[in-house]
Amino acid sequence: MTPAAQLPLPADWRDFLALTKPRVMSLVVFTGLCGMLAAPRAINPVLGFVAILCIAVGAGAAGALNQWYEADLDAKMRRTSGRPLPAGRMERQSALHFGVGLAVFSVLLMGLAVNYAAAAILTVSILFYVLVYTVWLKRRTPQNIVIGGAAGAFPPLIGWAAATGDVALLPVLLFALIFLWTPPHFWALALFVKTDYANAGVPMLPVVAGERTTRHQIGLYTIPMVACAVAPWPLGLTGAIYGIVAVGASAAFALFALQVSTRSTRGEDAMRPEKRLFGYSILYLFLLFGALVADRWLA
Ligand code: HEM
Ligand SMILES: CC(C)=CCC/C(C)=C/CC/C(C)=C/COP(=O)(O)OP(=O)(O)O
Repeated sequence: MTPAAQLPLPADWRDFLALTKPRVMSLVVFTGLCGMLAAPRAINPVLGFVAILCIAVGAGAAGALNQWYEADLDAKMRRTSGRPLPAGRMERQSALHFGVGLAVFSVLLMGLAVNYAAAAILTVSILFYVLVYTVWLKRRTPQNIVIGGAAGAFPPLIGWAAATGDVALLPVLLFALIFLWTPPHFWALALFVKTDYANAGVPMLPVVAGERTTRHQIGLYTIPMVACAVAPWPLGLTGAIYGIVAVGASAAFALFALQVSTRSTRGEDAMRPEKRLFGYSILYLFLLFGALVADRWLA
């Protein structure tokens, strides 16, 4: 071993933060917080803060373990090659210890300070993202994100369970909404970073089944997703504030998804429909979950 190889890699706090995928985590935390605030029983604010911290730390742990496991893949894709592991700024061992440490900390704290139901669902989401999505499905099947995407749909259930110790129809519908939202969210992005996935040998739908099928599937998933988004209103689980925002925001989503699914040619312009749909997919969840809380607290 050369002396240079023995030097510790220069990872700093920014690299550890990057391991937690903070931007994705922001929406995970927001949906968890809104699930908690939409629950019929108000949680003690300190416990509520602890629960949200646990969701954030648990999601960060999952992100770190995902990057620990797939540093080889990340190195092959332009979008991910600058991450701390593929860029050679951090030892793999450090990422593993960091991820396991955060996961254990978040689940134990949730169980001891909040309740066992929330801790159990948090455990399932971390395991789902790391084992089911990252280790098992991602490199094997284009259905990887459909099944594995369930991991990211759990936070509203966790937030609700933190407040009530239980689950109910509304958070289950919110789970179904994010579950059905994930394919249009991700496949819209996959359409414009397709070559990255092809180069890395990841069997994402546009790589394996082609653009036409992917566009068609985006349209298909949008229909039940919109139904789940709007359903809480006619079912009497929310009021008109949520209902009106859900109808309006879902109509826009359906329009963008229609533009993606009917597009037959490819272009390089910045506003390709899939780029618009991907960007809007993130705003859409922020709008819906924000409206849910406004409806509960202002109506
Ligand atoms: C298996 C399911 C999912 C897959 C494969 C997926 C994939 C991706 C990818 C590849 C990006 C690109 C940007 C990046 O590298 O940060 C992204 C962005 C993003 N995703 Fe997802 N996603 C999934 C589910 C979710 C869920 C459940 C949420 C939250 C509820 C979410 C929230 C976001 C957000 C907020 C961004 C934008 C981040 C930024 O500004 O860069 N995603 N997603
Ligand atoms: C509460 C809790 C534990 C939630 C964790 C689940 C979570 C963060 C889900 C989001 C899913 C996600 C970021 C997928 C990214 O796909 P990828 O890993 O294939 O993306 P990449 O190509 O950018 O690495």
